[in-house]
Amino acid sequence: MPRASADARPVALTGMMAAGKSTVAAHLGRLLRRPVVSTDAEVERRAGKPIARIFAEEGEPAFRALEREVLAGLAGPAVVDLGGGAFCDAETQARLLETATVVFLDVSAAEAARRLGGGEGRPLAKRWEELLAARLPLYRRAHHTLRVDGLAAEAVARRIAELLAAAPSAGSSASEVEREAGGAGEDSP
Ligand SMILES: Nc1ncnc2c1ncn2[C@@H]1O[C@H](COP(=O)(O)OP(=O)(O)OP(=O)(O)O)[C@@H](O)[C@H]1O
Ligand SMILES: O=C(O)C1=C[C@@H](O)[C@@H](O)[C@H](O)C1
Ligand SMILES: [Mg+2]
Repeated sequence: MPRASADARPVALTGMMAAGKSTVAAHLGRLLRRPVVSTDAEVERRAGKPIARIFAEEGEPAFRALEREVLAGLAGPAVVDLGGGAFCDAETQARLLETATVVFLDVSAAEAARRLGGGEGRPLAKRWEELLAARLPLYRRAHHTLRVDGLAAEAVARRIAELLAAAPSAGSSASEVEREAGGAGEDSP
């Protein structure tokens, strides 16, 4: 199957709850002048209720089925704000790695806990650390990894834009950009 050109390829943000996917996607969309698609928002729209109620009334499998459905219809050069578990579905992951540029926003447990507070509206928030352990090898398959602790959301978006400009065909080869909290080990442009 022919690969979409780098410019037309969606940019998909993955990572744990509170990594900042939704917040960064909004900034990145403005920066790149691309539309932003949020799988969580689209799932809620299709279900006609918030995520917490989908989980409570229909269960996680129903939520995941809706999420897969939303992602199957994804097209065009959008910035895609993925739900935290979306990239962990094998079929979705394979398709995104082939057709999109996937960026893993890597947040520490301590920073995520600060951001999550009581975890309202996030039915899986209490399982954050357990889920990270299971998901980390999957998130690491993303084309790019960006450590986000200590970076404002605008700065994360700028770094992703720089990354895309420096490696516009990232969809065909894995590369990694990491920023250690405090600036050590920086490897980005
Ligand atoms: N870089 C950042 N620095 C500080 N706070 C941030 C940053 N990015 C996001 N936040 C804050 O952290 C919280 C979670 O952010 P956000 O909702 O964007 O995460 P998410 O990855 O989309 O989570 P989820 O997977 O649950 O949808 C929000 O209150 C947001 O304002
Ligand atoms: O990490 C997860 O599994 C989730 C993250 C959120 O974005 C939502 O998709 C939902 O709360 C589940
Ligand atoms: Mg979000």
